[in-house]
Amino acid sequence: MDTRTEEFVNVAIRIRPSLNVLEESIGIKVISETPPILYAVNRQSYTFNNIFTSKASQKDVYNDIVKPLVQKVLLGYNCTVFAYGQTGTGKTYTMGSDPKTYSDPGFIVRTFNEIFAYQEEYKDLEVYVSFYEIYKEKVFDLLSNSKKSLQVKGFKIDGLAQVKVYTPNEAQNLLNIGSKNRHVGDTKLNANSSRSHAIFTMFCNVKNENVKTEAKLNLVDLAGSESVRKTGTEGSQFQEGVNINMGLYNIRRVISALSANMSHVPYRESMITTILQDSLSRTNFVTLVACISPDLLDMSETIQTLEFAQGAKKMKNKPEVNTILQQYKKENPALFERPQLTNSAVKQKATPLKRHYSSTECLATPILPKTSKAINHTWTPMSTITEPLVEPTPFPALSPIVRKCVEVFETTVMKKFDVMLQSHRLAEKCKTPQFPWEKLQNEVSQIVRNEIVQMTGQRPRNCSSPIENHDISNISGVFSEEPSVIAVAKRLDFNETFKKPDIPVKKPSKKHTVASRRSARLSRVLVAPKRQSMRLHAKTSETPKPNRFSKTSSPKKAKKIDDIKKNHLKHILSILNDGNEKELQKLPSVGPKTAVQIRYFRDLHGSFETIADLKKMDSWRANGYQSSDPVITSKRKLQRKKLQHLPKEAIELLKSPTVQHPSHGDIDDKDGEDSKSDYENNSVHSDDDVEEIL
Ligand SMILES: Nc1ncnc2c1ncn2[C@@H]1O[C@H](COP(=O)(O)OP(=O)(O)OP(=O)(O)O)[C@@H](O)[C@H]1O
Repeated sequence: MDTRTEEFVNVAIRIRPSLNVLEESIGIKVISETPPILYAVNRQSYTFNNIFTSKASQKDVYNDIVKPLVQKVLLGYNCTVFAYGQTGTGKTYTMGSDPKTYSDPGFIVRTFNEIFAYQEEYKDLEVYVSFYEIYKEKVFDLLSNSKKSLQVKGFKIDGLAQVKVYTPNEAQNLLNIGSKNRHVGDTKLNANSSRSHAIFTMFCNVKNENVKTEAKLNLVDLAGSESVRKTGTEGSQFQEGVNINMGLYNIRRVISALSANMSHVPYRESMITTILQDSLSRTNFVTLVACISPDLLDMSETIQTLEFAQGAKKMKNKPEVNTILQQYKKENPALFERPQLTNSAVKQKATPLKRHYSSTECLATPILPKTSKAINHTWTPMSTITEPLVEPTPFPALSPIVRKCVEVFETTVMKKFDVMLQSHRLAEKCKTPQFPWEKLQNEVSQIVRNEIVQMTGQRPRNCSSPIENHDISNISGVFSEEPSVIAVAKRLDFNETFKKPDIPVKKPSKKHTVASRRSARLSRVLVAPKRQSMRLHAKTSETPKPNRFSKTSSPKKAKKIDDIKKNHLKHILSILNDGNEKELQKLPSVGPKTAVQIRYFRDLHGSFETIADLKKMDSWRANGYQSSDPVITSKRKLQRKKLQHLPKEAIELLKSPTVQHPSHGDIDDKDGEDSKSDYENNSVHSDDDVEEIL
């Protein structure tokens, strides 16, 4: 009876009607019906047992997929039908568990109508129904009011209701009850998205004169595989998404293992495969209906589904595939023609872009391990497929803001673009349109800007539109735009847009304790670093010297810098005149003693008119160690250099008043606290020091 020899799963593809009217935004084409071959933008062709286009009716799909199985169930075979695919591609619609679709029923309603039609033939037919869901790896009975999850022992569910039904109406009522109890949620991609795997099972017990058979038919509406980022789920919905993807991943592993005839099949890795263990084996009939979207925007997920479906089918590449493809190319040469390049397109061609990634790929941080080869494919619109693929290199990691921009572009902007293009084409009666780029650009800029403001709370300084300088000829496929989108998005990177270049801030080391502070101060005086801004021009005047900015920059900028300097000096002067001892010590090189001296001087002579007045202070003038003799000065410099390399202990020793050293005046610190010579000589700072240190 078992007709299958090589293929474990019967695989059908069902294509949902496109949400997009434009032909250019369709990424797949059915190029042959017998055998059913599908050609996708990744330039791969796929063959399945059945391909249902968007025009196929519910009845057509049922007749080809489930009807043959009903007979098998009545003969005692367990059968399972999975609806698998990206969220929003029509799994629930195909199963027909959504009450809204009862007018055009799906698999479930048609199946029990069919089974009861056999009552004449099978007099002792008993039909039981159970309906349950697996939500976050827990089993819930959808026919019971209890919200408690059920225990699973082996692959049996403890306490699951199995309701005997006698008429199709009774079965329909149970379906209604269960569907209302199901976990659904609102995501960005589907307002009524199933957040659980729902399993509607019909147990059929048949007693004939000689034989008694018991078998079941599982109709499984899997939750949609989803990119959490695309669905925009957060919090508990995000967790749901993770569980959904894990469950689907394990189903794929089980099916792959069975298809490859492996000895170990990982049933126990997730709840759904554990429960369906007795139905998922080579002795049963398994059908996979892979639901896909034809839209280019969904191509990454579509290709993943197609690759999985093809893997599940364990297909042997039939020779007809290539022949048909060649034939198709001959019949549709326009689709494979090299497009007429406009100036901008020629420019693009001159510097070929090695990476043509869909934004989905860039964004995808898949929860599921990569199983799809499709992730490496070029997303070129079908009409421009002419050249061999360039082996892509991995796309660099994108920062959150870039990801956001690309995401915004993908979800919002492209839809907007499609709508605008559509209405524009209609208005132009499909003539070559002069597309209102400027309008779109402005709107896009605004959207991206708003997103960034929302994300960061800051307003970007420069935010240009992701679509720049493109003419209509480049729009035959939206993905040709994407490298520029990413480039622009990169420009909007947080660091570039909002932050000034980072100036590394030196953190004080832990070793920098009170004990080491002394020698640190000492060496600071000895090796006074050149400071660019905090100079106290005590020697000459307060007018700042022209600097490299004023030379090179515009006069406006130089003036601004001068103003800043003037303000800075004013501020120092105000501290000198009004500051108390504590505030005075905040000035560079001014310690407690110098602060006291400044205060005394101020009380005696009144306030400083300029900073240069500091020189009038006795302590500034009586600098015993300053020499106008160039020989002595250079000697001192040499001494400083030597000291710089001395070990700390040696410097401490030199500082010690008991040690006689030739030029102790050199070993001054900020305050002179440690140097008795300060008091003895009444000399605190040299002019040099004032300039150098401040
Ligand atoms: N073949 C089709 N013909 C007409 N409408 C369809 C078809 N497939 C899907 N739809 C419509 O698309 C929408 C989404 O379908 P559905 O809820 O079945 O998706 P789903 O794959 O079950 O999503 P999820 O995994 O999020 O539950 C529904 O409004 C449905 O009516």
